Amino acid sequence: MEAILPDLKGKKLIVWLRRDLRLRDNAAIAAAVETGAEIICLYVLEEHAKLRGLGGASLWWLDKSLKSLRSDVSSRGGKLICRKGDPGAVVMDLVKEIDAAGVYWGRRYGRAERDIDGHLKETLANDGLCAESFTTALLTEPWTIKTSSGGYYKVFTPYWRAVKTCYEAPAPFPAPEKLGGQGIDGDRIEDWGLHPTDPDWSSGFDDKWTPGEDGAVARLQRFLDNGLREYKSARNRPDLEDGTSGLSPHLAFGEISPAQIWRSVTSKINHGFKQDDSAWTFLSEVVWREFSYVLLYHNPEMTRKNYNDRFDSMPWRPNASRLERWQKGQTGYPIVDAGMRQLWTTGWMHNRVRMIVASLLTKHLLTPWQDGEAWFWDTLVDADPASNACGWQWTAGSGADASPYFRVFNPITQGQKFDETGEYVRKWCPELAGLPDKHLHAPWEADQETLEKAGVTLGETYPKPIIDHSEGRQRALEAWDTLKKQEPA
Ligand SMILES: Cc1cc2nc3c(=O)[nH]c(=O)nc-3n(C[C@H](O)[C@H](O)[C@H](O)COP(=O)(O)OP(=O)(O)OC[C@H]3O[C@@H](n4cnc5c(N)ncnc54)[C@H](O)[C@@H]3O)c2cc1C
Repeated sequence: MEAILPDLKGKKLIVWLRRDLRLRDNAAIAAAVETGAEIICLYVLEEHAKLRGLGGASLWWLDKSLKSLRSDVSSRGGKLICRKGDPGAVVMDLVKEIDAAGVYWGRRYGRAERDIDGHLKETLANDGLCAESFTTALLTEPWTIKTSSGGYYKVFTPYWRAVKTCYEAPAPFPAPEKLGGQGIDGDRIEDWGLHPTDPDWSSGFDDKWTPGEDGAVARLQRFLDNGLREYKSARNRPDLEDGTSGLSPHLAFGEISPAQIWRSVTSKINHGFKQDDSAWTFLSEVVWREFSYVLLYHNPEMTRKNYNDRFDSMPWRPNASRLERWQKGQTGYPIVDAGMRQLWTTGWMHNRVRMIVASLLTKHLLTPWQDGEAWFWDTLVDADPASNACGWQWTAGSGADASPYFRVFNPITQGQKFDETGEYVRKWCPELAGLPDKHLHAPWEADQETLEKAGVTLGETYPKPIIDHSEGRQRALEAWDTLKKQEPA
């Protein structure tokens, strides 16, 4: 426990849940239980000029996740109170309405969120009420692990080494046995209209996802049973169902804690799991998420601004119709189009393919990374302020520890290497399914007879490439050269 907890028996205490929509292993809830107070779980659909609204796919997820949480709370005798509005005002209104002794919550790390929470803490303290915050979304707070010179890590590998050496997961926080809140008014989640309607593009989401805490725990178990062993080699294969864990949306909404994952995986390692290399590789990916939060915490502007400000003078060439072709999966590069369609249909895209599509957009098409980030924000069920900004800036070359700008992914060889059998492209671009493997990732190189046999007419049934690969690569390198020329001597 991080704070000295007061005795609040006979009183009411609010736990404001945000991106930690779970009852198990939730430090804020466990601490609230320790006080002896009646616990009221609150969720606020925040309306605040400085907060970035959730994207459509995230709202789809939130709808289901809250319904699942509502049922978990009610199975413990309580009621999840859902309200909408300015977060500080909504919380303070509820505090007054039920005469609560205070509010506990799990920390968040964006600038606007920290300002809102800091202000609320002050208001509560001024009223003589308790306000405590806890680590619920990360393994460690972004300010705790420092370099030998006392700064924060800007390079992943030494950060990962430091976490691996010094992090020890605390014992799991017990889930509450009993919760309160009956008789308090709240909104019906159904009335918030979070499920998309215009259009409802979410029908493919149901097949893939089970939002909520039970769904998260089940997905972790499935991955431990089926995916962890081969993770190191399979994690780059978009065609495999269990090549990666699929835990990202559950983590993004805090339906499972990274500590729960850490404990489960290290326990396997400690019990002689033979493929410990794979297990550590998996944990290192979980720590990429932590690293993104370290960067976001210390550079709150990086969701919109270049981490490396040399990129401020990048000669981007924004172009609405090219952006739209990319968004719709109509670039003429099969691996890119497969990824963009997977994203639209399922709300998720494989990490390898995210890098390929982001590279095509920011390098071949010289589109500002912010345009791609915004599309991902709207369409990913795992849209996360830290990981999304870092992923885009890493690929674009403007981020910390970024992929060098001159490393332009080749969408043809990337497809051939990571979707060797073509299963992924055939699934998401069925109009190409009849092409032989040899031509699947570069249909324009097939001769007329092969195309005809496969029922492919370039420019009609499937687009011609949006830009020639060599030309796109050359343009990107020339743009990069203009930045190099501005480099101080
Ligand atoms: C352009 C771009 C945008 C991205 N946007 C997001 C985003 O909005 N939200 C998001 O969660 N991830 C994002 N990522 C990172 C990564 O693609 C996803 O976390 C991963 O694909 C999720 O699938 P998984 O859960 O099966 O991952 P696994 O391989 O099973 O990894 C386990 C967990 O580790 C974390 N993780 C893995 N890779 C990364 C990474 N590169 N960076 C940060 N965390 C990672 C995730 O929480 C993931 O659930 C982005 C990557 C790129 C290149």
